[in-house]
Amino acid sequence: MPSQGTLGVAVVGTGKMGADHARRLQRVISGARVTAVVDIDEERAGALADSMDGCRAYTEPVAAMAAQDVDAVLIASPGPAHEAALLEALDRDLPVLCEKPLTPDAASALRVLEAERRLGHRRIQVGFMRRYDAEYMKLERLLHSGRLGRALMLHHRHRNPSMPPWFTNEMLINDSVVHEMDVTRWLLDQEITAVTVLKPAPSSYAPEGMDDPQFVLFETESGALVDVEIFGHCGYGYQVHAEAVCERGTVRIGDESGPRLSADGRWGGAITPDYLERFADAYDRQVQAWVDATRRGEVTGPSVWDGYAAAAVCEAGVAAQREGRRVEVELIERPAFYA
Ligand SMILES: NC(=O)C1=CN([C@@H]2O[C@H](COP(=O)(O)OP(=O)(O)OC[C@H]3O[C@@H](n4cnc5c(N)ncnc54)[C@H](O)[C@@H]3O)[C@@H](O)[C@H]2O)C=CC1
Ligand SMILES: O=C1[C@@H](O)[C@H](O)[C@@H](O)[C@H](O)[C@H]1O
Repeated sequence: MPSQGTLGVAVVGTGKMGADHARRLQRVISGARVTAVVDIDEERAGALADSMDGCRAYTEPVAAMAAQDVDAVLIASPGPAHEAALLEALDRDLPVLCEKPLTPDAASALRVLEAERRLGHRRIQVGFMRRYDAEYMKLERLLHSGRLGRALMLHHRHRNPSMPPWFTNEMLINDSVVHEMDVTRWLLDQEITAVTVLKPAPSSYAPEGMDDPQFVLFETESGALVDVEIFGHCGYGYQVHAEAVCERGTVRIGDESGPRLSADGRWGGAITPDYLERFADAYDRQVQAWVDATRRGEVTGPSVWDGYAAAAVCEAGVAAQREGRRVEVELIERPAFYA
């Protein structure tokens, strides 16, 4: 039940995304306020709490979730820490917005799925924010309108200027391509059945041990083919493009949409430096939709099933990347609970 008419939110993880979501909850969207922040780094949590009135810092998610003024939880700790926080929130029947990935592998995602089913109602939304991006939303509506006929292929490009030093080869799949796994399932309204990963000769800017860029191929239930270029160190900016090739037309999103300057015999525009800028509106829309639904007592948006299905595709993707072969995706039958 929201306290003082607004939703009291505990933000778990106060790094790059957690701090940005806390700012958004406090200053950008309506109907919520941050009443708790949690981080194993006490100093970091304390500094963020000090910047917001009525917010307390904790080092344990359990302690924050037990607080009287916490009605809901936003999880933005690293993927391997999600399962414990999710299970704790489900035990307390608290609504959750959990940053992607739901969990880092299919077995742990299944444990969360089973716990939510045992609870008997949905409580968790997964932070696949591209579903809230204006361009992706238009693409989804167009594909589902049937106007262009059946989608035959999707081409995705996902370029980051650079990755943090601790980023691994597997994370290019689990942390980055996981977004394309989710939007592919959502845009085509079907599951991904197999994954193949091809690797060109790496960029000389790729860190030691990382094959960068990579070319990832998905097969889907209807026989559509989907390719993803994932480039972690393109050096020049953050770009996310998608193009759908359909029976009666093609549609492409993600071309830079900011002001296009024509001057001095040239034309052009800026490229966003990072996902925080490129997807700023999508994060705002996602968090506002979560707060609104939660205050109505509903759960909308990407579900634990979506998080589990993406985790299963990631697992196949990482095996395909490691073993250099096509790997089929193993999924349990979709429970009616997530129909
Ligand atoms: N939707 C999107 O576009 C993006 C999503 N993410 C996701 O957001 C999450 C966080 O990523 P970043 O903010 O980039 O990481 P980060 O490393 O900047 O921050 C993570 C924070 O969590 C804290 N932490 C670690 N274990 C914890 C635990 N057990 N309990 C509480 N706090 C803990 C760390 O001390 C750190 O302050 C990840 O799941 C990541 O995949 C990250 C970037 C973009
Ligand atoms: O989720 C994200 C990061 O974790 C990931 O590292 C980036 O590649 C993605 O573009 C971003 O949206």
